[in-house]
Amino acid sequence: MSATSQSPVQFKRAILKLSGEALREPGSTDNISPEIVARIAAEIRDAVKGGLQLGVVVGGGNFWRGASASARGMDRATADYVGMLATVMNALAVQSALEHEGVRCIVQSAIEMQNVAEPFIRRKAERHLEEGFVVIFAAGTGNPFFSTDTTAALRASEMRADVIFKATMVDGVYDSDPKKNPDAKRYETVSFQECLSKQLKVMDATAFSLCMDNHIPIIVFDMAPNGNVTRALNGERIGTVVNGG
Ligand SMILES: Nc1ncnc2c1ncn2[C@@H]1O[C@H](COP(=O)(O)OP(=O)(O)O)[C@@H](O)[C@H]1O
Ligand SMILES: O=c1ccn([C@@H]2O[C@H](COP(=O)(O)OP(=O)(O)O)[C@@H](O)[C@H]2O)c(=O)[nH]1
Repeated sequence: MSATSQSPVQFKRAILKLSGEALREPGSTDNISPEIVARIAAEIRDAVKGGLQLGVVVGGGNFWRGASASARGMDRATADYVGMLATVMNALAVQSALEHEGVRCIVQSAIEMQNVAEPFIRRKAERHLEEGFVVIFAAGTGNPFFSTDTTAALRASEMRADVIFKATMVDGVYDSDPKKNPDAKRYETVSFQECLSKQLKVMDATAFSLCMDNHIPIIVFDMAPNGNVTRALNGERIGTVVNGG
């Protein structure tokens, strides 16, 4: 069954990409809102009840973005390592909230940090998924010059996930940036090719290309409304589907 049909789609294995920025309460000086993280954890709990195997990739934009620091004079690779470490903080917050909800989960970090997380080992991660653990992928790809969107595409490819859910602060993909153009139109579905050729910025080109090559659809949706994370993961048609068609 296609991810574009109107009836819910039952996915077996998925990657959820959580925006770092969306873990912050708008206007707050706290980088992480424990309340927002708790709400998302409860929504993930509801979504995995039916047996969905789930990997979570967390962003770090609520703390730091390497490209912005680099534009202000910092060495780009170092700035990116700071960004990757930021994602580890978010991952631990998500782990704690999931455990509070009774969800069995494990953090695997692409930068070794034995005291707080398992190292990322692909075969182990896949085993955890099969055993019903939610695996939280921290520290991005472990390499500078990449993003956590690309991490989601990479982990989805490695884990042979059916789909990537990009939970973000916009309710789908538009034909231009909706923050800059109030007349921007939202797509129900859009092809990878169109995203790349029109340079639609909701995900970076590396992430799009990897998903296109590995035939993994991406569903972009707004994580702010209550229940949206559960709805999306349970296959309700919300947001925009990016696929090969
Ligand atoms: N064509 C587009 N469609 C949707 N959003 C877009 C588009 N172009 C730029 N954006 C911007 O992309 C942002 C989401 O992408 P990003 O910053 O990568 O989010 P995240 O923090 O979830 O990784 C939105 O806030 C939106 O303003
Ligand atoms: O594989 C990766 C993933 C992330 N980052 C760094 O970590 C920051 C935070 O990730 P991202 O911007 O993707 O977070 P999000 O926008 O999803 O919150 C990025 O800006 C990069 O500096 C990186 O260098 N390599």
